[in-house]
Amino acid sequence: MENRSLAAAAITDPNDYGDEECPVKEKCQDQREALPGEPRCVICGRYGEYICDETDDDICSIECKKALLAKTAKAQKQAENVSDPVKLPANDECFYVRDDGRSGSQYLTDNQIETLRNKIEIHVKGDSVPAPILCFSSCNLPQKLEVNLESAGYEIPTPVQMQTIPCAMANRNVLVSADTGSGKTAAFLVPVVSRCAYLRMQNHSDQKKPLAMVLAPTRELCVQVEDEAKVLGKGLPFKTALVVGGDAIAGQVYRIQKGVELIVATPGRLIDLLTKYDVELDEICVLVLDEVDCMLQRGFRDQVMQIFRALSHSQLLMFSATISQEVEKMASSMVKNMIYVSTGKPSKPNVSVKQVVIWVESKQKKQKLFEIFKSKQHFTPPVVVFVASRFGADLLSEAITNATGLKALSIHGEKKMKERRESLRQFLTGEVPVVVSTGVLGRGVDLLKVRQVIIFDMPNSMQEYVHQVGRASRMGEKGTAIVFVNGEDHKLFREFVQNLKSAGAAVPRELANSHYSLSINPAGGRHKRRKHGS
Ligand SMILES: Nc1ncnc2c1ncn2[C@@H]1O[C@H](COP(=O)(O)OP(=O)(O)OP(=O)(O)O)[C@@H](O)[C@H]1O
Repeated sequence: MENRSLAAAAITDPNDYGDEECPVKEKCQDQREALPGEPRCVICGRYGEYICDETDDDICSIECKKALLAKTAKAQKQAENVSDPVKLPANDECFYVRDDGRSGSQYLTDNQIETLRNKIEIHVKGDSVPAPILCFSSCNLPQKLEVNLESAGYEIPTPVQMQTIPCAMANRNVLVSADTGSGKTAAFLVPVVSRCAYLRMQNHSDQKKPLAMVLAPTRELCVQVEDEAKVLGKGLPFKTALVVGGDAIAGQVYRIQKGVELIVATPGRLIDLLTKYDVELDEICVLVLDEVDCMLQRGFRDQVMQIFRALSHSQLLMFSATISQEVEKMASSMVKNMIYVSTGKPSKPNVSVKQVVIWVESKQKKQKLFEIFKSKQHFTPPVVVFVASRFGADLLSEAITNATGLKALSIHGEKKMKERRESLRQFLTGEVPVVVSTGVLGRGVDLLKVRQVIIFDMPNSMQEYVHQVGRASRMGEKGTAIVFVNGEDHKLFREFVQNLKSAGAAVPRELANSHYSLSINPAGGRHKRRKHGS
């Protein structure tokens, strides 16, 4: 049985991380509960401190390992008694069924492929773009991965997965723009898991240097990506390491050195780790930049480029819901022969989220928020409130509890990772109905049950706005974003009003009449006059 990490094995207080190693837990009752984002024992759900060598599953103790091995042996026996699975016939719903011999998308004509893309709103740019798939089973994935997809409830690929997976599997560099909540994570994890697993299956050497890397801007997002990677890679030669700030670095290095296929990291901590420890990255063959527009912005860009240059021979997959022309240019300058895939309405708020914009002066914002929370009609927990500052998040969460009696917590970058995980756990399990967050939860995080967000402070850009609004809907489910706006946000007015109008959302009178908004009017706009010098 392999220790998950030195640091994790050193727990003395069940809720604390220390530095020394302690013996393997015999009984599962000796193990502590898992914190959100931590591996869970596949038998009892407690903290999965160890990895079962035989099955690669997370396990908490020797007792649960025995139970797991007994269960696996039984399942194997049953499987041996079952005859070959029936092959699905090709039909309209799924005409790329594997094993059919002539069912692959390579048998569609260019016109048919074009029609298919138009139908599911997929747009592509680039040379020799592979055709979209309609079934996961058409891309020659490891059998176990197909089973894992099915167990996760991923019956058919979403549009972004349909087009991105075959491109990535063909070893192409890809830039992908697709709505929030449309399944971009699996669009890169499916090819990553598949490639890593096949490489390991072909090469039986003991050396297990990492093969793939995902970089993302926040710890929460990395935790989530790693969790999904584990679900998809279960039972395959596919291990992961999480490299984020706030957790003990020694444990992260130990895990990598034991041999992993995928590293999921925030750029800052990864560079910190690489400068202090000897980790070989020469076998990394896929680099994923999730939230690529954010990763190529000032603040992250230098670190990301440093890592990219070190891995410049690897395939590059880049994803976001908001990709500007500038990002597209930067991305295409980084790699040759890139494919650009976009689905849905790029860089626009998700159409499934109703945007309700309220003009409210800064001094009245709190009062307005409390009114919403006290109204049965308007308050639909769990709710995320987005604010501009860490201090503001702390103050507002306290004020909400004092004024409304609702439990509210804050999440932001200054809090310890342990505290952030615990707050998120309480929120996701429904113990706490309100979370006040800075941008930390704005991007990428899959807050499954959240159907309402309140944008208390407008973010600095419409891109961040699109991501924050997107937290209120997953996979096309209906949600609401209540947005407070006032004159202080005037820099965004032009773009904001355009966005609201194209979404059919009501524009408050003050916003519509502001001269900052009116400048979009080509007839009377100050921008237009100045530009043409009339
Ligand atoms: N093929 C699929 N079938 C069913 N559910 C899916 C499928 N692909 C993804 N999902 C689910 O859809 C939800 C949204 O996926 P994901 O978090 O990857 O979205 P995203 O596009 O990365 O969003 P964001 O831009 O907000 O990060 C997740 O809960 C995920 O489990």
